[in-house]
Amino acid sequence: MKIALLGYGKMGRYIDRLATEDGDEVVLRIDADNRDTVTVAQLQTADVVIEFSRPDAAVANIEWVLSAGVPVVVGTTGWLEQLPQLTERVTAANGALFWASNFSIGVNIYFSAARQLAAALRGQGYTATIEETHHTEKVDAPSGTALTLAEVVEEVLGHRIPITSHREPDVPGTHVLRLRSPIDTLELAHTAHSREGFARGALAAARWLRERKGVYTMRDLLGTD
Ligand SMILES: NC(=O)C1=CN([C@@H]2O[C@H](COP(=O)(O)OP(=O)(O)OC[C@H]3O[C@@H](n4cnc5c(N)ncnc54)[C@H](OP(=O)(O)O)[C@@H]3O)[C@@H](O)[C@H]2O)C=CC1
Ligand SMILES: O=C(O)C1=N[C@H](C(=O)O)C[C@H](O)C1
Repeated sequence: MKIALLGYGKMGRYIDRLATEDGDEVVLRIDADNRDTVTVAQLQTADVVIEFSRPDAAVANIEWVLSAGVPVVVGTTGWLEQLPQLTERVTAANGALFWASNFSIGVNIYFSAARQLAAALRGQGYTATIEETHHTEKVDAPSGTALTLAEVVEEVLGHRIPITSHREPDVPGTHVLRLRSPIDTLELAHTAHSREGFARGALAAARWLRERKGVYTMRDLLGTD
């Protein structure tokens, strides 16, 4: 698979290393410095673009890749309120977009477990809260994963879930869901030990998306609820 990396920071570099080990070819490495020099024709040399940049750059980047007619896998967080317009754009262009606030298999199973736990406790007097911790270079808060987790649990419990964000050096990503009643507290946590799960998931999504059209996320790839 020929891959263009759009965003070449912590995630772009990690994916580059794993892709090369897997026998894929990285044909373009794009960051803020060279973004304006890359042409649509160059983008079209890739089978798929993997986008991990910045919240304020993601939408323009996605539109750019769609205009080139190349499938795009997006890991950047902090732009999801614009997913409805982008979905229309993908449909109109007969394009392919795969997005996920978190590409790791563990987190996506964690979302299912959170849904089940919340459903089991519904009506029993429990109130949910979420806490997330990430490295200090992270520019968005709350994390995309915490927002997805909140959405999953809010669908079940029907009340808004407060999220607390912490920033500490070198933390790849930790999320804790707490369900508290006057009697006891249940906690469901996911701790990433490195960025490997995110990078492997993004590469799996790229392979899966190559021959498809439409808008997809990890539920489609993994078949989770
Ligand atoms: N979905 C998931 O599983 C995961 C999502 N993320 C998300 O991915 C995003 C990136 O994370 P991370 O790699 O850690 O961030 P970094 O800050 O390490 O890297 C960001 C990269 O984007 C580049 N960039 C900035 N502006 C543009 C632009 N307009 N076009 C192209 N590239 C640009 C930067 O270039 P320069 O260095 O020149 O400024 C840099 O190479 C974040 O939103 C983060 O939350 C992170 C991990 C997992
Ligand atoms: O910025 C990060 O690093 C991460 N961002 C994603 C998020 O906002 O949830 C995924 C992961 O937690 C790491």
